[in-house]
Amino acid sequence: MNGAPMDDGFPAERLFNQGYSYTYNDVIFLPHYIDFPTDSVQLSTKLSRNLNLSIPCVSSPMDTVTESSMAVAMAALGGIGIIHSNNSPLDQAAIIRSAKSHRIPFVSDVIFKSPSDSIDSIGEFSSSPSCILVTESGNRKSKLLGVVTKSDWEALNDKQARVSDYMVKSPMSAPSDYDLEQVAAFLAAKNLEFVPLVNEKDGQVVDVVSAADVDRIRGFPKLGMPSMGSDGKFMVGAAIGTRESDKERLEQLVKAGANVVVLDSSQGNSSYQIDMIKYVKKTYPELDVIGGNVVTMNQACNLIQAGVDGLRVGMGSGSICTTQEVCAVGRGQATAVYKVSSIAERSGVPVIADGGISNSGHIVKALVLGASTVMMGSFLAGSNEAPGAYEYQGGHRIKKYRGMGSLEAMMKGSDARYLGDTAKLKIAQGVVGAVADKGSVLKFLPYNMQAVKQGFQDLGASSLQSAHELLRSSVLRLEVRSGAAQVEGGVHGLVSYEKKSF
Ligand SMILES: NC(=O)C1=CN([C@@H]2O[C@H](COP(=O)(O)OP(=O)(O)OC[C@H]3O[C@@H](n4cnc5c(N)ncnc54)[C@H](O)[C@@H]3O)[C@@H](O)[C@H]2O)C=CC1
Ligand SMILES: O=c1[nH]c(=O)c2[nH+]cn([C@@H]3O[C@H](COP(=O)(O)O)[C@@H](O)[C@H]3O)c2[nH]1
Ligand SMILES: [K+]
Repeated sequence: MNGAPMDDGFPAERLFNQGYSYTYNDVIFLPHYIDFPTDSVQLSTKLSRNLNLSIPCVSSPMDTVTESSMAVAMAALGGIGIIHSNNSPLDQAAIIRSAKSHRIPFVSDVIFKSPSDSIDSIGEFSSSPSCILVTESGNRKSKLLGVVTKSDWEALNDKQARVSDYMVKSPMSAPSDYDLEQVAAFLAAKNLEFVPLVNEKDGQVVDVVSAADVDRIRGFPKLGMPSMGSDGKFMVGAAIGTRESDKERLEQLVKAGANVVVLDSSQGNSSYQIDMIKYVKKTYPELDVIGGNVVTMNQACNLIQAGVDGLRVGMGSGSICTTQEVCAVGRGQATAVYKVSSIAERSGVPVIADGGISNSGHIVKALVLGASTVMMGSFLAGSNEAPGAYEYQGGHRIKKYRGMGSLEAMMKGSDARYLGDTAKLKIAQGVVGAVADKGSVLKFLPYNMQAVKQGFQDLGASSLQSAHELLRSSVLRLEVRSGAAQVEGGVHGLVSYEKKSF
């Protein structure tokens, strides 16, 4: 049909200026025109002014989400992990160093002994691969002398014997900068079941990789290029606060090689944060600094003027957040992402849509509404790579997931924030909970990215840039879903069903 386009649906500008705070579930995009295949959709993006990612995924700086394993997996997939700061600066720096010492998306629980130690019980062995490494000092920071496998120990008559009496001496090791294929080739050539990876510069053991690990990782779907920093190592981010003591913390993190720093506040539009942004940019001009959290254009403007390289958007939208209930402040996440992105875009500042992501559709919505990346807590918690051990609750295999503003998390590390000075009474703005076992992020994130590509294809957007252009030019149309429309959009009317996404 010729003539003017028919006025169907709402342009974003009209929809988000009606005085309602919309969440991702409230809104729905109208499909557009497809003239390219799903696989040609490009999800490469910017985390901040100077850092590029090949997938738009960031893991939250939370102590039940991002430590070394998660940061390694996220970088290997082309995203990035932000290490939480609910620990001492030295511990946080050690996590960054550990993540950066890896080249393959795998971090095992390596167990060390010194030659004079004995092994008291079978429980002392790590689960995979079942071995204990023997080094001069009994930790990873000294020369590798030997290895004891679980079966060697089981066959032992005198269980009290010193490990030096029965360990396999001078085990073969591979350089820690080997990538997955090099480790695989090494294991195959030497006919080994596992190999310790040793840093050739300082002799430290970085990891132990087994042939089974290699097979498992090879079986995961492949994504784009891993996120590598200018140091040639995995890109890793770190959270800090806005207190005077955070300046010392930052120094440790920079020394450990952090590629980007996130100022981690629920309400980022403060004199404390503005001073910290200026301090970071002045002291470490090469380091990108992400400010937040913000949900309004005014908040965003202040931080942009102070010099942020990225903005983190979301207040109270997180799955464990109670900020909106406790403080009556925040914004529906779809509205917040749209509003902040529309102002940040003018200054070339990428936006991270933080919190409230519980399916691939939410990722599509966040990105199309203007964000450059999504930050996820609960979506990634419960994975193999999240910190903590699996437990059983009501017959379900779960991992703990808690808000950083929960009483429990505050008691652990962020006390200075709440107890150290002015605030004498602790008020929780988050809860402690659990999420179901999700398996490895190396497996489920690639599937979710494929789903996101399909969403982009339906919208006729072949990249994030193209989606943002379609939105701003009002070509892309949206509507608000009524309660009934939301029910209709979900699974309904069935006696029972099984939801398997991939
Ligand atoms: N995205 C969200 O909706 C929310 C996130 N959170 C998470 O919980 C954790 C704690 O967040 P916040 O409570 O906002 O931490 P915060 O450290 O930014 O603020 C805690 C308190 O310390 C004050 N403060 C900060 N810097 C100061 C300075 N230099 N001098 C004096 N006072 C200062 C703040 O004004 C606030 O009252 C973070 O990990 C955050 O991401 C918490 C609530 C909501
Ligand atoms: O109100 C809050 N109280 C808390 O205790 C808390 N801890 C984390 N966060 C924020 O929630 C985001 C993760 O949200 P999701 O689980 O929905 O991905 C995170 O990325 C944070 O922005 C909190 N918000
Ligand atoms: K919430």
